[in-house]
Amino acid sequence: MIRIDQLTKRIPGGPTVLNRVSFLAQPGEFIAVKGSSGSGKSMLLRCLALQEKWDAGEYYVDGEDVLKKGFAGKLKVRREVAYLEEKPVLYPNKTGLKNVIIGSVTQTPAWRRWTGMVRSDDYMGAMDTIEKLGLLDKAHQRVDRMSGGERQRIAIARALVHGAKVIAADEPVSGLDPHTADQVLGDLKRLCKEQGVIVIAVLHQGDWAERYADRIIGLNAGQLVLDVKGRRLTEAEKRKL
Ligand SMILES: Nc1ncnc2c1ncn2[C@@H]1O[C@H](COP(=O)(O)OP(=O)(O)OP(=O)(O)O)[C@@H](O)[C@H]1O
Repeated sequence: MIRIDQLTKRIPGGPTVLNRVSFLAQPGEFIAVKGSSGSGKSMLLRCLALQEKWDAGEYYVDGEDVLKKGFAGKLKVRREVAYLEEKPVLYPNKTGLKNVIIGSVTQTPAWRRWTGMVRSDDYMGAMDTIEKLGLLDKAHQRVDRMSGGERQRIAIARALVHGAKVIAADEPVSGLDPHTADQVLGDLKRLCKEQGVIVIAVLHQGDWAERYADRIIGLNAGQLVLDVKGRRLTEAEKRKL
């Protein structure tokens, strides 16, 4: 479970972009984040993944006080709370499988990224997850020859293989055609239920949030103005965003 209490983020010399945001997320929950441009959606995800410093607030992952941890403890949280960018940063000239095994800068020690050394259990674990995401036939293809949806799913597999308990996905389906977007969100939802992973995804456009999320939270000018079950939002709720 994760608990965010009164998260506040200020831009030095600038505005407060997140103002006392609080919510809980349970294992296996799919939470969509909505809010207009500039409302703080990406900043919220980046704060959860410790990509940004918190100015105030408390943050607990499985009961552990994250902000009181030292460097190594925070690095572990950055593996457990994987931040997926809109266009995932992958090694373009390596295969999907290599990307999943090697991981990102925060996921794998530098020597393993440089040597590319693969243990047989790493190989089996990666292939298993790639298969669950329906990409077995693409495992040995270079990622720069993959579609946007395939790259998204490789990034999801990579996060899971490296122990993600929370996937914080920033606009994971923006720019994808509706069929591919359905595949990516369907995979995320299934993994969330099967593996108890928490998914927090920015899904402002269209009706993706209403269709896939267990819960929808909404931001307006950095404040949490909505926290409801995943369902069609009323006109009054939409006006708050
Ligand atoms: N590094 C930064 N320096 C200054 N302002 C920033 C910085 N990062 C974010 N902001 C400001 O914080 C606010 C929230 O930004 P954020 O990227 O979280 O918005 P968003 O809701 O994700 O928007 P969009 O839907 O357009 O991506 C914006 O007003 C943005 O200009």
